Amino acid sequence: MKTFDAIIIGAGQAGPSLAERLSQAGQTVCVVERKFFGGTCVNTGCMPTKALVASAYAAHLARRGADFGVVTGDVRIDMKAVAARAHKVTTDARSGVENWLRGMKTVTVMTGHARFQNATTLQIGDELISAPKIFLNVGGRASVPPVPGLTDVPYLTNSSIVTLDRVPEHLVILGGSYIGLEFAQMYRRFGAQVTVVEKGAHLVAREDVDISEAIRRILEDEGISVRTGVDINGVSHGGDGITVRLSGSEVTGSDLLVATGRRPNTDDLGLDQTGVKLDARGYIEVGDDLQTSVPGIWAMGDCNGRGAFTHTAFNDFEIIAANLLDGENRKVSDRILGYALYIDPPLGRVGMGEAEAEKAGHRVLVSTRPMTRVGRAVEKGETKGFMKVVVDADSRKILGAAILGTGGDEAIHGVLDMMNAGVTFDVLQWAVPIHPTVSELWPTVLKGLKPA
Ligand SMILES: Cc1cc2nc3c(=O)[nH]c(=O)nc-3n(C[C@H](O)[C@H](O)[C@H](O)COP(=O)(O)OP(=O)(O)OC[C@H]3O[C@@H](n4cnc5c(N)ncnc54)[C@H](O)[C@@H]3O)c2cc1C
Ligand SMILES: NC(=O)c1ccc[n+]([C@@H]2O[C@H](COP(=O)([O-])OP(=O)(O)OC[C@H]3O[C@@H](n4cnc5c(N)ncnc54)[C@H](O)[C@@H]3O)[C@@H](O)[C@H]2O)c1
Repeated sequence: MKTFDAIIIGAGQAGPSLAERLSQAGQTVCVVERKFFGGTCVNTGCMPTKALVASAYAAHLARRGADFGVVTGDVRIDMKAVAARAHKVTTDARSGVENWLRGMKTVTVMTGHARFQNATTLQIGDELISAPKIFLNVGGRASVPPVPGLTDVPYLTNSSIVTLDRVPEHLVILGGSYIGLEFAQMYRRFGAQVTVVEKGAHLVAREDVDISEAIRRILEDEGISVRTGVDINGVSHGGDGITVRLSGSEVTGSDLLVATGRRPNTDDLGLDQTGVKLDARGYIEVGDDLQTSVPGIWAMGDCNGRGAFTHTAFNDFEIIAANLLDGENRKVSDRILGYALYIDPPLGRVGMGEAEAEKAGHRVLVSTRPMTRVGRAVEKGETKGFMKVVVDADSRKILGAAILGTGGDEAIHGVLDMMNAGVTFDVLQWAVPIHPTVSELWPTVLKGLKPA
């Protein structure tokens, strides 16, 4: 048995950075990865999808050439080249993570599936390794809903669709949230017919209804068919393709993408040998310092259910490193959540939505502004969407904001930083932002605050 000061299971978005910090502190570390270095984000998530989104945007802009006085010919998609570009973005990053890890002094890299034997010992193939500190960064995978017939048809998930080098004739997508909508718009722009089937009443259900309805209009304007509030009764495969049976109707496509959420990779870790507690959905229960129910075992990233983004996984690493190595007392509950949905225009979000703020009991002030009244958007010819801010009338603190609009993924950070600074909205109202930008409208939007 080999022993180390620390073992990290999974080379996702938190593990490698933690390995580097522990190594710099002189500790011996073993990092175990069973598949691709870099995990979901690098291999089947953010990086390939955002590379594909970039190709789809280029196609869209090329088709709109005349709007800008640019003469283009027939726009065609070379899907093999599109896929090769995304693949290179992924493989460059993947090998970057692996080389980085292998170059760390005092870090041993093992490949294979790790499984607990007890709370301090893991088995990888025929080898046993042990450490007093174990960090789990095992991530998650696509969850497949129990729809009758689904497992008998050839469906795609995020893992298989990112390597597709052909354009489906008609892509039917189960699930109208992040994954479903990013692929829906991208494949529509690559030339596929696309139908999104969402069982909930609204797309991206966690957003305010005005945002979700605006997203729906943006997608429908591009020719994407959106079906919400439908029961999915079954799936079958025949000569015409794959048929999804809905309440009262059906839709048949050439390909089916399942984008109905994720599940944590905690079912095959041997956690029952450790006493580490899981919640009802299989996520590892952690305290505010990310330690599990067993002292000496921590869980970071998607597997702990406290975040589902690359930046939340990375922040988990930062919290653990700060507390263990820098004498700090950082907490997950102090995190203000921001995120973006990478359709075009993107949705940049931070904090609470209006409905969530009201539900939480705040006396809410709200202001919105359409992108048609944002100079930067008009100049760029990208005027879909709107900006929205939600403020607490009593404390004058910003509770949350959204920009569904061009540059929204970047411009939201002005508000995100204000919220982290803990200041009232007056500070942002008196800032002097750069012209012409989307961000420059925040002081104006704040002047329009009214009771919700
Ligand atoms: C299609 C898609 C698009 C996304 N886009 C974005 C985006 O734009 N922005 C964003 O912030 N987030 C995005 N996400 C979410 C983001 O990818 C995840 O939140 C992030 O990757 C989580 O990182 P992690 O470190 O928790 O786990 P992961 O990155 O999943 O890494 C876990 C690693 O652990 C390994 N592993 C698991 N079990 C074992 C075991 N027993 N032994 C050894 N190794 C093991 C796995 O092989 C994997 O490499 C996207 C996700 C998907 C699916
Ligand atoms: N831009 C980003 O940051 C980004 C992009 C992609 C994915 N992600 C991450 O990946 C995670 C998973 O994304 P996701 O979109 O798969 O999941 P999600 O949990 O956000 O949404 C799943 C959707 O599928 C619907 N659904 C569930 N069962 C269904 C069924 N049988 N038929 C039809 N619809 C059904 C749900 O109502 C829900 O709207 C997210 O939590 C997110 O954190 C992030």
